[in-house]
Amino acid sequence: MQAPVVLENVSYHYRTAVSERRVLSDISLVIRSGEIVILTGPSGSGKTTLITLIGALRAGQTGSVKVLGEELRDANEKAMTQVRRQIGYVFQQHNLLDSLTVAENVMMSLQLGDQKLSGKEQRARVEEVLTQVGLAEHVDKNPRELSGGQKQRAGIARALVTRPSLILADEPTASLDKESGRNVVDLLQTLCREQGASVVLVTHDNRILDVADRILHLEDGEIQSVSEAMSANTSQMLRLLDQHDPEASLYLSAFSLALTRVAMADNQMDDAERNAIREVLNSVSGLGSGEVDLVMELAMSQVRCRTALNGSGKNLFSAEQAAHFVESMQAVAAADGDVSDEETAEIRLIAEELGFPPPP
Ligand SMILES: Nc1ncnc2c1ncn2[C@@H]1O[C@H](COP(=O)(O)OP(=O)(O)OP(=O)(O)O)[C@@H](O)[C@H]1O
Repeated sequence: MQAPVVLENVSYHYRTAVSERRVLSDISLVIRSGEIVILTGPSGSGKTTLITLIGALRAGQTGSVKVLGEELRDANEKAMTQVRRQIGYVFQQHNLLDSLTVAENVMMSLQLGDQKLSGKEQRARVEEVLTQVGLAEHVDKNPRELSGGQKQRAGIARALVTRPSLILADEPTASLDKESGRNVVDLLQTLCREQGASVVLVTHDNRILDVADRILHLEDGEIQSVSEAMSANTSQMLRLLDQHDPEASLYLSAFSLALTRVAMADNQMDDAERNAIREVLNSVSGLGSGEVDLVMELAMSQVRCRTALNGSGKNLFSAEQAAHFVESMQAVAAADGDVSDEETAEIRLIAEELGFPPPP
């Protein structure tokens, strides 16, 4: 089965009379059937531009944008409209019409779609989807009478009533409190799983990232995986900390290593211990939760390595690996053009700890 979204080498520029700005750079991306993809990234990184390209709401310029089997690069308006009819859109501003009831708003979306349903079938479908989103009691109300969360759920009902195979959601939780935001994305996830629809969701809201099968991070118009983005952010932050406050940086590294060593002394770290470390590191460093997690992972891998070396470290490596290990240490020491006595001594010490033959 063909993936619903296939982008190849897509770039996009905004041109004004006086300037030109590249907003997307050579993006290639496949979104599989039934996959929930979250798109994150700083303000201005190109998320809305990308989602509107996928949504056939703007024409492509460079590269191929294939959505639901249709190439959109040079597509005419008729073809674009045909693709739009098969997509469910959920926006931050739910865009419900106040002159219609909730049910009529949802019905309108069904009537604009290309489905051949009788009036009775349409009413049944509208009722079913409004029940699914928990608005059965509010069908005849005016959108003005609904809370923010209820309006957003009505927006989801309107997007899902046509049973689209692709749903695009731009900041669907932006105007909601924590609990309503959570309910809205959980609902979106459940309904999409039931219908096997793919979802692309743009958000700044870190609290909802867990609904994603895959998270893509857009930075300066380029896509990075989340781990790339997180580790780049963390390294940058730790480097800054190192430059401005070397003592604090040392304190943080030593702190995370010490806490992790204690928690892993019995060879297991449970969630309670992990959370306790997270809280302490958060309070001493002021780093965000993603960065703290990465610092913890680094400390854990160091502790695992130490434990392996102290216990059964010797004979962990083959003769070939041992030789490569030593050569690599020597190459690193020589990289600055000078191998100091301290470096040679350290290489000998490490080789001894690992049970390698003494280096030449
Ligand atoms: N019509 C336009 N003309 C010129 N520049 C534009 C236009 N629309 C957007 N831009 C610029 O393109 C860049 C990317 O905008 P876009 O809205 O795609 O970013 P975004 O990641 O969705 O941002 P946000 O998170 O703030 O919504 C921004 O610098 C923006 O100022």
